[in-house]
Parts: sequence; C-alpha cells; structure tokens
Amino acid sequence: MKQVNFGVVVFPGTNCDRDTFWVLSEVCKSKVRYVWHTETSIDDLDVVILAGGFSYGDYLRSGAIAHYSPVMQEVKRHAEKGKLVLGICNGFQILAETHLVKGAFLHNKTQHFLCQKQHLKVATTNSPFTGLYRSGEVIQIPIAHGEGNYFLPQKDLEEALEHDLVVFRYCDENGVVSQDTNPNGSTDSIAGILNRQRNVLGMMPHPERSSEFEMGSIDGKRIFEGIIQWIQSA
Ligand SMILES: NC(=O)CC[C@H](N)C(=O)O
Repeated sequence: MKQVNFGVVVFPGTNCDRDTFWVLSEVCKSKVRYVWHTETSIDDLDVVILAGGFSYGDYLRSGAIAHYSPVMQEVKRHAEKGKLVLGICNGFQILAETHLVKGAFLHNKTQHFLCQKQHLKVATTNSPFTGLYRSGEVIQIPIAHGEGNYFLPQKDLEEALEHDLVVFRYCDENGVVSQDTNPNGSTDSIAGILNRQRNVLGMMPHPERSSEFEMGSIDGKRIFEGIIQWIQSA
C-alpha cells in the first residue's frame, strides 16, 4: 500500500497545525511533517495542508501576508503538478489570496467572530477529498472565524455551479440551505470549494476538530481518510 506523505504548513500565527498533525499521525496513522513557511523544497509531499489560525495576525486581510511567504511558490508548483492541497479556514483564506481557488473573504455578516458547531450539506462527492461522503449528506464540522464571509463574483459562481466545484454548503440539522442557515453571509452558502482542476480544496470548517469521538463528531475525519484512499487507489 502506498504511503501517503502529508505536510502541514506553519506560518507565524498558525494555530491549528498541531491538531491537524495529530489527526493525521495518531488518528489516520499517516506520515506527516511540518513545513515551515520559509521552506522551498516540498517535493517529498503528496498532500499539502494549510492549517487554520491567524497567520501574521490577520493583518491587512486574513491570509494576505502569508501568501507572500516563500513556501507559497512551492505550494503553487505542487498544485500545478496536480498534487493535492487542502486549505482549512485561514488556509482557505490564504488559498484565495494566492488565487489557487477563486473568491475573497469579507468579515462575517454579523461582524462577530463565530465559534460554533456547524451543519454542512455535502454538495459533491466528485473530488479527491470527498469520496467517503454521500451526495446530499448532512454532516457536522465546527467553524471558528471572523472573516469567513466568502465572496464569489457572479461569473465565478456560475462557473462553480456548472463544473460542480462547490463541495460543502452551510445548512441546518435538516439540511436546509438558506440565508437563515448561512452563518457568515457567504455567497450561495458556500463553505468549501474546489479549483477547476479539482485538486485544491478550500474549506472554512475545521475537519481536524471533528475527527475523534471525544470532539463530538467524527465527520471531519472522512476528508483525511478520503484523501488517503484516493491516493492509494489512484
Ligand atoms: N480558525 C481560523 O483559521 C481563523 C481564521 C481567520 N483568521 C479568521 O478569523 O477569519
């Protein structure tokens, strides 16, 4: 069985790197190493994870400064080769700043930081990240962000819908997707989206915080397990 090599990128201010590392190494029993933001050699990695947190203190805009870090040139090259990149929360914001996924982030519609359990509706299982979910399934993965209001211009939204790029939408426990069940004001309630090549996923919810029973949900674990299965069966 092919061993899958994960890298968790650490910027100054990243704070979900250890949780992500733990889930990959202890829960999923995978090989994982930290990648410092100044690193310029990541050829050994199959999957790069941009973990959540407050890179560079969220100064200017979340992710805006991290995108100039040397490692991001390598992450771009990694993605161009068709290898997998997963950006979680601040990682999603960095992916957007780097244009590895479309869109941009605004402050939550409430102007408050949100830290809560969150229901999501799985919009597509057609990706290297979501093969272990059922289409339309309602899952629970927590959110924790201040700048999570994902904005996608109309033409990019049309492209995303046409090519089935939306992966998760915010919903309630019954799977209802509406403005009332959209916690932060994101366009079309989007909580996770792929790039056009489907090898880069940005998502606001934190799957590393819902990967063990003690955390109240194990729905996030299937993302990491799905990645491993997808690479091993490729
Ligand atoms: N948990 C996180 O990654 C925080 C995301 C981001 N810095 C925000 O508050 O919007």
